[in-house]
Amino acid sequence: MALLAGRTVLLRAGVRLGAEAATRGGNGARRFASHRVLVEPDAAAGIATIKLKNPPVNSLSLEFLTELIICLEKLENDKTFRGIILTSDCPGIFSAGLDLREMCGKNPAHYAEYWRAVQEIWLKLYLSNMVLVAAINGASPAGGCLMALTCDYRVLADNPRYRIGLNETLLGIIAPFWFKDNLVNTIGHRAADRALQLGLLFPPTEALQVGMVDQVVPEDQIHSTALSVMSQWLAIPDHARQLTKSMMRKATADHLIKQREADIQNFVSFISKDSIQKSLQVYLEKLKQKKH
Ligand SMILES: CCCCCCCCCCCC/C=C/CC(=O)SCCNC(=O)CCNC(=O)[C@H](O)C(C)(C)COP(=O)(O)OP(=O)(O)OC[C@H]1O[C@@H](n2cnc3c(N)ncnc32)[C@H](O)[C@@H]1OP(=O)(O)O
Repeated sequence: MALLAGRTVLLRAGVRLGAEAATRGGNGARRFASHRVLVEPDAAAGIATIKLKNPPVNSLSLEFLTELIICLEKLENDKTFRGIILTSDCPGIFSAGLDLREMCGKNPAHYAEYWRAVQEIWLKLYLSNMVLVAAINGASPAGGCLMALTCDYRVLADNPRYRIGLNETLLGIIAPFWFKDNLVNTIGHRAADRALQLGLLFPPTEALQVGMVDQVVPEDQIHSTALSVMSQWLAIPDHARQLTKSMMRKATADHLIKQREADIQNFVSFISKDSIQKSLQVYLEKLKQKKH
């Protein structure tokens, strides 16, 4: 049933899907992988585990986003799968969020193309018909947090270094309204107001308290917990769960869909400002110097 999916992917023609491969797994399910998105299918259970693999920090570059969008489309259209577990293959990092290099020193056409891909991945994840469980096995700032927020359930590994939140203000940038909407829907208006203004990154105990994640478990139990949560969600008849999900999320998604082009223009003019470029460059430089 395709209640929510079926929108067109509007992306640059000719983006390479890297060394995409489709083979048959031991259980007969198609296993497909690209350079940076690993898919481990369990056809018998109807579950695919997506492992993000864009080292060192799973930053969401245009190419990585494009591979992820294509992967999600394939899974959405394959009736074998009813659920996705979203996790990382990079030790200690779920995702560092948007790739700052895509937002620095490029031209307006590039910024527009990049932002369209960011919107698209959010819409694909947020409106997926499948059950999405995030198994957050590492740090998850900004866009990394947003990906987790699109999921139906979030399990975070219990490690104080694995902080999660929308920290955009710390970079001198602003979380767009649809990031904010997704956060408000998850933790409520007052907590989101404070978290967004202060750019808070929550360690696991606080993330659980504020409702940013649903469960915190020891790191070695993250996958088994995600599987057990998934089986609970998959016990609900698909049509009832999907219609309910649509009812809960449609207004938030429509808010962006109705003003997608204006949102792209806002992003391009904001990110092109000299002052914003300067802030992002300083932030990137600080990240690089941290090691030395
Ligand atoms: C009314 C007006 C309306 C206007 C509306 C306009 C709205 C538009 C506003 C724009 C919104 C844009 C939204 C952006 C959301 C984002 O996602 S921005 C990205 C935010 N991400 C971060 O802040 C994370 C930064 N990274 C880290 O904190 C750490 O790297 C880590 C905790 C993830 C991992 O730490 P560690 O394991 O110690 O690795 P590092 O040594 O720090 O990093 C390794 C390597 O990766 C590079 N890197 C890290 N993060 C990124 C990134 N996000 N993008 C690109 N590159 C990254 C880092 O520089 C290191 O590189 P080198 O090895 O030194 O080359």
